[in-house]
Amino acid sequence: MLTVDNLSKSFGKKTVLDNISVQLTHGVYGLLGPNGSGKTTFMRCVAGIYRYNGRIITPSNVGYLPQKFGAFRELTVYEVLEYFAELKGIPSNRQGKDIHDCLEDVNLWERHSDKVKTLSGGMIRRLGVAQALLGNPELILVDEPTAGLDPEERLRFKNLISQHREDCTILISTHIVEDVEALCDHIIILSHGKSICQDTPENIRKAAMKHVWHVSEKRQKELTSPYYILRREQIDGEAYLRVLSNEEQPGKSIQPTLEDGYINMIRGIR
Ligand SMILES: Nc1ncnc2c1ncn2[C@@H]1O[C@H](COP(=O)(O)OP(=O)(O)OP(=O)(O)O)[C@@H](O)[C@H]1O
Repeated sequence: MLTVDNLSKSFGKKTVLDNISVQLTHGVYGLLGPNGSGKTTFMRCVAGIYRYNGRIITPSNVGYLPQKFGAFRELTVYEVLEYFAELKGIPSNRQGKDIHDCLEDVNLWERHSDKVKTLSGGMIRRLGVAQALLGNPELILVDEPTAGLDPEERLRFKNLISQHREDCTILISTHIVEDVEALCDHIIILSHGKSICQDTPENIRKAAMKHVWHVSEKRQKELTSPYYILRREQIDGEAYLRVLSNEEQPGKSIQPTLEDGYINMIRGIR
């Protein structure tokens, strides 16, 4: 369980996090927001890396995957995890098994004696996931964990997170709405350093009901402002615009996806 009360963080005069309060119990939480909205800064405050104003109560046992994980190039995969096992205070008689199991979980055991510098970018990401999960922490913070992973490894990551969801709190920052949809029970949306929404994926999707329209591209000139074109879509050989708007548009109102709901929140068209 994680409690954050009125968290604020500034760099010089720039306020990057503005009075954020959240309470997370067990399960998987998605942290969404545009570039620069404050997701990484939020994670770093919770992980205890930054000084901040406000109150954060975290368990003593935290796993953190930073957005950029790539140090220790001269160590082997196994040695990296040994180092983290020491930092986390895992008893030496348990380290061998825990490290083996974590590397199996992320499909890296075969490379355990290879130096980090010989791994691909996706493998280093997976090593980062392994160190975050090592020691079964109560709180797991993962910053863009699936960036750079191929589809099979993304699926493996999602299954791995699902296995841990019952016994801990997991906060995932990502831009991949599909991963959020597959994994998260709750979503926190940050915009300009503020928490603008904390809700379930289903409620975020539903909030965009009657705001998403299919408009034939031929009728683009008839669109009523304000509107936002989400994308162009081809249906039965005809080009349509997928349009977000709270105004009646010259087309059909359609079922929103979670991505539509997210953009609806971010753009404030409600
Ligand atoms: N060490 C720092 N010094 C000064 N400004 C910083 C620092 N770290 C982050 N910022 C600023 O804080 C804001 C939030 O950055 P942050 O990395 O938390 O956003 P983000 O939501 O994680 O973005 P992205 O999706 O691009 O990873 C940005 O305007 C960024 O320039």
